[in-house]
Amino acid sequence: MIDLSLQKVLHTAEGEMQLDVTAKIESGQFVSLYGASGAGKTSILRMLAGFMKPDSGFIKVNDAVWFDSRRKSHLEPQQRKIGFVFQDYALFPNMNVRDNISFALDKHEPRQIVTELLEVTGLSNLATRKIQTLSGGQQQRVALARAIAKKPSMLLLDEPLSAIDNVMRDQLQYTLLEIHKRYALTTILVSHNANEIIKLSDTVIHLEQGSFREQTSPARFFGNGNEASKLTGNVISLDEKGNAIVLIDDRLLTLPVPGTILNNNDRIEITYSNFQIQLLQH
Ligand SMILES: Nc1ncnc2c1ncn2[C@@H]1O[C@H](COP(=O)(O)OP(=O)(O)OP(=O)(O)O)[C@@H](O)[C@H]1O
Repeated sequence: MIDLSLQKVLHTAEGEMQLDVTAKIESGQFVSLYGASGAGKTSILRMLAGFMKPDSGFIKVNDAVWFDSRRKSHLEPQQRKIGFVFQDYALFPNMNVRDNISFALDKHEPRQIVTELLEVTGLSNLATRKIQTLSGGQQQRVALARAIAKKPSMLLLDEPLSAIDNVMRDQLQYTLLEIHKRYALTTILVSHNANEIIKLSDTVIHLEQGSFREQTSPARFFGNGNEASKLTGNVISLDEKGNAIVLIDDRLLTLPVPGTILNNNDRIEITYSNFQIQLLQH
């Protein structure tokens, strides 16, 4: 169980923002942090990893205290059993795949975990390839393997798949879930992507401008009629019939909005209430 209460004043472009989050995360859960840009998601990961000190609060992981402002205790990052993967892979471009993964281990540690991880992440055939010759998706697999080489109990992922195309993203999501289960990790993922959160996580924690809003299941959070199920997009153009061409994520939709005054670039929100279901035969 991770029991956390974190408070910190963050300095945003608009001024000071109080981050204040209290949550409990069961061991072995896959949890997503969701919220608008600047809500404080990365800051929470950095506090968990020990790279950023909260102003007050605590982080307790099972029976261990990683941080407690009252007791003035702060465990250094290397003493926390954590693996992390960020959007930029931070690998050594001139070293090969195997050496990049081995780099996480101390000299005396056995190397068989590296062979196992190459297999789990589908990198065995690329073990001797230099990092700079790999695709973004392949590099992210190496980063993932390196993050868990030391067998952490917690895996922190900061939008690790956001720069990767959809097909590779699907495959990597599958690998992520495999790794999460196989190594009995507690995984905390920062993601903006509802699809990804629904596929991967047991629980979602919603943050708004530094404040904890709710902790619930993805189905409930993104479910029909809930706040997060609204689609938002921008008007790209208007056709002669008064329909709005709207960009939502990576899709262009034509929406009939007669009588509504819309302009290019207007931000709009769609709340859906009715689906037409069609079964596609294989
Ligand atoms: N060390 C720091 N001290 C004070 N403020 C910080 C610090 N690091 C980041 N901030 C500010 O805290 C705010 C929240 O940043 P954070 O990166 O946690 O948000 P986020 O939800 O992860 O955003 P995004 O989705 O855009 O990555 C930002 O305005 C940032 O400038």
